[in-house]
Amino acid sequence: MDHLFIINPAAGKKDSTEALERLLERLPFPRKIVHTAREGDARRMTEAAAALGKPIRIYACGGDGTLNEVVNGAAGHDFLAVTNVPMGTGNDFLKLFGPNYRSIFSNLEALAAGPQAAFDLMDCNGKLGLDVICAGVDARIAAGVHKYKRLKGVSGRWAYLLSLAEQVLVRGICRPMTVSMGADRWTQEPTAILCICNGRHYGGGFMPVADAMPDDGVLDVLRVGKVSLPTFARLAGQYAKGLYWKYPALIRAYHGQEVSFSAREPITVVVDGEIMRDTTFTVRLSEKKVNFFYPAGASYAPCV
Ligand SMILES: Nc1ncnc2c1ncn2[C@@H]1O[C@H](COP(=O)(O)OP(=O)(O)OP(=O)(O)O)[C@@H](O)[C@H]1O
Repeated sequence: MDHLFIINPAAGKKDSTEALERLLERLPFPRKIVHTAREGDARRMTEAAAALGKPIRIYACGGDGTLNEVVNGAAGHDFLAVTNVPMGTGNDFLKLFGPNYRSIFSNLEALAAGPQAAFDLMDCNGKLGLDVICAGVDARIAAGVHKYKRLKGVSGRWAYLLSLAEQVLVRGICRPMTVSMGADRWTQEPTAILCICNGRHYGGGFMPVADAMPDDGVLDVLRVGKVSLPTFARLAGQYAKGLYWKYPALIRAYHGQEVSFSAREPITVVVDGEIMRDTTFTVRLSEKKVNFFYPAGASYAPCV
């Protein structure tokens, strides 16, 4: 079995490449190490590995963005398996494996020898997502964080607070959107949140569907319609804890394989932390899967 480590030196609050390379030097098996230089490299490197047509374990060393690129390159190739060495800011996908995910997935020997499972993927207008796709005010806040972080002297926390204030207080929570999911259809109705889960965590601390499973062939979708600012504020904490089922009048849930949505103005959609913009989207369970490996003993079963 070959092992390929794809390191994104730009991931995380500070570059932890050196610390990782010290760990890699101590590994008792041969491995190939490559570094990304720009966006898209991790996907291209994975596609090049796939073209060899032989079994390889690929380690996306970075955050959710790096993992997403590797997943897009490896999807549908049975002979490949991928994992995530947590070097990112959020590493939201790995939170599926419980609160100790950082130490668990930093044990590279255990990771290399671990089991693998075929995980579902979401196809969003051709881009694949492994974790969570969102298209409401949550997506606009996430996109705003990227914008504010580029400003000199603005920390990650301040970027989040500025973006939250801009989207919730200044621009308003809802946008008119046509949404179809299962038997439900809303036509150009105010929509606050639309969230599609294969994994469980996104946005740093949100876990909308606490028992979402990445290998059950089901996408767990939540839609929040028109809400006032006080209701939104009251609901946010409950939504973050996966308690959507307590609020059936406000939050509609759908567990299925496809959701489509559109609007007259471009919609900001965030796929595993990466931003897309378009007026029409279809998100469906992809025919492709990806093998994901993890250390023996680690579990992605829900804690609820
Ligand atoms: N050498 C590089 N320089 C700049 N950007 C890069 C480089 N290599 C990859 N990237 C881009 O860096 C971005 C951020 O990576 P990633 O999402 O893995 O880290 P993060 O944002 O710190 O973590 P998380 O998404 O988990 O919060 C990705 O969109 C990726 O395409």
